[in-house]
Amino acid sequence: MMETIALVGNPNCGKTTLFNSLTGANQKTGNYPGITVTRVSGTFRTPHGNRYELLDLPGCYSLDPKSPDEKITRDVLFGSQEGEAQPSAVVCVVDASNLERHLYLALQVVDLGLPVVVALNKVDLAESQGVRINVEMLAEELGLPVVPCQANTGKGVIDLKHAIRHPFPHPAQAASHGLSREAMVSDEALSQARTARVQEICAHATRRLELGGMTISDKIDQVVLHPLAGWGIFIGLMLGIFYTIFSVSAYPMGWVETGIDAVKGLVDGWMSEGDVKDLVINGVIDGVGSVVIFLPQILMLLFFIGLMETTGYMTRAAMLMDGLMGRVGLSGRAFLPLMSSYACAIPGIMATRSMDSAKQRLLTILIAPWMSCTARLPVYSLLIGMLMAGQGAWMQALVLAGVYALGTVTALFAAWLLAPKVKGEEEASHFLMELPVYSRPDWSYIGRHLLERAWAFIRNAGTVILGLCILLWALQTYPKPEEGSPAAENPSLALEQSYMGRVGHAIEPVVKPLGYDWRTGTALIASFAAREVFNANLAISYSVEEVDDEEAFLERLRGQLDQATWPDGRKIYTPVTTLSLLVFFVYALQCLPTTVVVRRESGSWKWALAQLGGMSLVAWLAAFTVYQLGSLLV
Ligand SMILES: Nc1nc2c(ncn2[C@@H]2O[C@H](COP(=O)(O)OP(=O)(O)OP(=O)(O)O)[C@@H](O)[C@H]2O)c(=O)[nH]1
Ligand SMILES: [Mg+2]
Repeated sequence: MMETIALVGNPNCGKTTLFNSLTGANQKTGNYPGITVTRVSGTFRTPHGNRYELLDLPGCYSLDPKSPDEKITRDVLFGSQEGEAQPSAVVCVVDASNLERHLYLALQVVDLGLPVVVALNKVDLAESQGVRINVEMLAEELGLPVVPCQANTGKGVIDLKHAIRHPFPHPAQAASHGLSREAMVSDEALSQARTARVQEICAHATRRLELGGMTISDKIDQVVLHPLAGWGIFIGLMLGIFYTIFSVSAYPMGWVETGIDAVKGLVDGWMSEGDVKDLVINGVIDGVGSVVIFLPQILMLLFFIGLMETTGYMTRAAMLMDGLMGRVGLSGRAFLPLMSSYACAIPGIMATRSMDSAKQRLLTILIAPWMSCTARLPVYSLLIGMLMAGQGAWMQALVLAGVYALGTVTALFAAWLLAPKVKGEEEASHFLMELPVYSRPDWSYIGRHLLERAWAFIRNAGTVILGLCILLWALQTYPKPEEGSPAAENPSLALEQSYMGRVGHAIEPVVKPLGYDWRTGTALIASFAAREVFNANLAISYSVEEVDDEEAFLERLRGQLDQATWPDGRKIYTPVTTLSLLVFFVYALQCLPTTVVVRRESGSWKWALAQLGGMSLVAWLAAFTVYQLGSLLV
């Protein structure tokens, strides 16, 4: 069996970056604490020809765990994690610019009697802050091999591999003090002794040059964290991001559109008329195309989130938000998981593992899906494009910002309502988060991350969405009208008599008060499987109403929706209906995987189902209110 080596260190010291560079993996990193929340493993080979399994663990300040993710780290080191042998050796990653704080954990690991190699990371940062470390002296004082490195550029990684060498030396100072492991990590006297020892070591091995004045990070923070200017920058940034999503993304979307139209043209010429051609053009190309076309917008949003994460801006935004969050009973720690939920609720919910209060954790999990995720973006874009037809990108960006704000504000309000209902110890809501030093965006990481996400999106479109499109097309095409019946001549009538038509008519009473016809209703039901399917379903079921074929793909779809009418000739997609749909998508929890993850993270179906039911109900009521009030007013 392969021997295991564990990466251990304080949050944000660069463990995952080192892990990625040792194993060639592409695990999530970012310039803020609490990113890795579970164990991840990979393998690497040393120059001595040995192959090891490498474990990346959640960051922790000590082995006396406060939150679920820290507990994982302790259990792995103790060898008490189920199905996992105790690691043969530990690479303790310490941040050279913050040695005093980071060495404590290393000494704790040494006390466990495990062989330790110290990776002295972020030496570039220490250098620039005037911290000079005498590596030989540090190694001598610690009695451990110390390897200086810079994980984000790969410097020193080879040396580290050289240092991981058999037989692993047992640490010189390991001593059990006659205590159990649990007692040893939490023993007060030992803890003080360690702290004193760390100070002694740092006094011998480091020197701090007085650079004088404020660091660049401090100067930036004076503006970015300013009570007024800070908020201005935050809001400006968000608006800028939404604007870019509508304006710049138009170009790549145009290319995708041209591609879709070209494929359609080819297929049209190739295939002879019949069911198969209908399936390929109206089911597959229209359906999958109506989802894929929004890939550029999704990637742009993820790109901006990546920028904020890797530069360190995200923690500043969390600081700004802290006061606001405290007022509704949420801890500032909830901000980062909530922010992550804008990309996707699932990693957001996982990220709550770094929160130490169980009550706060549950509250955050319950409201996280109201942060609009990227799967909603295609639906928002389609609907906002119809609502704001002919208006500039700025207006569209404003409406999109409003849609995101609506979800966020409602989530905070819900937290305030729920806080007294969720049981658990009340924690003082002070926010102790280290502000990491600003750093340049990690372009290569962002690039790889985006590629990975794009590939996952395309894979999903080519499998799940494709399958659903074929199913939806079949439900809308069969049973076929009999030869000579009126429906045979009239595609709309044929659609009404299809299986889908029957289901649609059955549910129409539920969606009609919201302003939707049965076709929109079935699209809504189908989107509980995956939100993006909403677009696909509309594209498939409205494609029976041909409009001018010269227009580009997206315009055509919007045109078809715009021309759809009720039997009495009134338009279905009025601005009020469109708004009601937008609101429905902000609130509805249409994502089965989220429900499954909530069940796992909250430990009970009760909360997961209550969340699903509650959010669906709120979505219905809100859409109902918008439609009914809107119809009265307009
Ligand atoms: N300047 C500098 N930055 C680094 C270095 N190593 C890592 N970083 C940056 O430090 C930040 C944190 O890196 P991660 O690898 O996510 O840290 P982690 O220890 O895994 O953090 P958690 O998972 O939250 O415990 C990222 O923005 C990295 O790009 C380094 O040697 N020098
Ligand atoms: Mg990590």
